[in-house]
Amino acid sequence: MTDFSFELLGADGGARRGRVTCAHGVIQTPAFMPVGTAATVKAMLPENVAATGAEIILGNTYHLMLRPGAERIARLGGLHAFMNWPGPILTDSGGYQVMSLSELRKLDENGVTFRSHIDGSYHTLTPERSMEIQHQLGSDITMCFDECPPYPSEKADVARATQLSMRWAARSRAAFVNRPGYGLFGINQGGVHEDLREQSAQALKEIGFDGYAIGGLAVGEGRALMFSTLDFTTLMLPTDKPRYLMGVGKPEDLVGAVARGVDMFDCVLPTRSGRTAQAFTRRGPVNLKNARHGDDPRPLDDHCSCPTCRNYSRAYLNHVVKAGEIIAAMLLTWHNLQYYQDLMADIRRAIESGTFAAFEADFQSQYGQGDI
Ligand SMILES: Nc1nc2c(CCc3ccccc3)c3nc[nH]c3cc2c(=O)[nH]1
Ligand SMILES: [Zn+2]
Repeated sequence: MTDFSFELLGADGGARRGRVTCAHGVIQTPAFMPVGTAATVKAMLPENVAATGAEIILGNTYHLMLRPGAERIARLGGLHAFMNWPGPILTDSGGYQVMSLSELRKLDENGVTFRSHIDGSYHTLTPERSMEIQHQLGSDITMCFDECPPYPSEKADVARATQLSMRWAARSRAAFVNRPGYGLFGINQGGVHEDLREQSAQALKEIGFDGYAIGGLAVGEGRALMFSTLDFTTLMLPTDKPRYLMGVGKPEDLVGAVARGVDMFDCVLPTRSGRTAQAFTRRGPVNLKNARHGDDPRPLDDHCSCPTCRNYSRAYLNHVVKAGEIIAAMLLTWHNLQYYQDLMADIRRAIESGTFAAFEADFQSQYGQGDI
């Protein structure tokens, strides 16, 4: 079995071109990772997710421990077999979802105790339990158990959460089951504060991880603050390991974050938008509920090769959206995931050819134009 590895294949300014190798396959970076929270990328069959070009998908410790249960998935052969996704899977550690989804009962040095948002049952997550669950799921990339402070927060509370997360990172590392091809990522915290980000980066580098995520962002701070935080944070992280910006983001965010040295991204936007009639195009987002599409025979995006753009008109999409038909979620989700993967492929090609700056300028001039 090959070891977990990251190869830096090239760079163009701050943008990097790389390759992650893990147990279930290879991931070209910069990469966008579709979110498959409850063991499904919503409204998509796994083979169709792969057809968009996605090489790795995300799962969630929080959701899967509550339903159907990590032990049950392990008994059934692990998450790859259970959801019929043969490629790499990254799972989040659960703390972030507890804070955003459950009726939080208690957070202390040991971990978090909470009530399930599904049936009200009590559960406890600790760094050790989170590592055990991600091992039972069989994740190629396991995330450290951390606390992501809400935005805005007092700096003192961000410092408290950051220092706790670093102690939890050490406990996560100690509890992680080392296997060739399986990696553990640390999560850098510190809010928008350069000194706290530095403390966190130092602590994570001393422990040593296979990759470094940037947490604590995409929590409502806005693009300018996210970019200014990235301006100093990515430089604190090792250059020979992948950098994963959690929860990001819109197409403009991806391009700007790649320019600042980020290699991996996840966001619910393309899939969630697919279920709420929003489609991404190279000229910006389009709302298919809008009556102006009712007689429009054109495809969503005549540059797109997805089945939606090859076989359906905007008029048809407007109709099935307004009728609340299931196919609307299928077609728009597929297109949005294809759009995100095509954007990442264009970004990788631009870095390879040393034209990323021109690509970024061209993207910004086209994208903001609004739909034709
Ligand atoms: N563990 C963790 N997760 C975060 C997520 C969820 C990403 C995720 C991973 C896997 C599946 C779903 C979601 C964030 N989403 C937006 N901002 C985020 C910050 C953090 C964070 O600081 N720590
Ligand atoms: Zn399309």
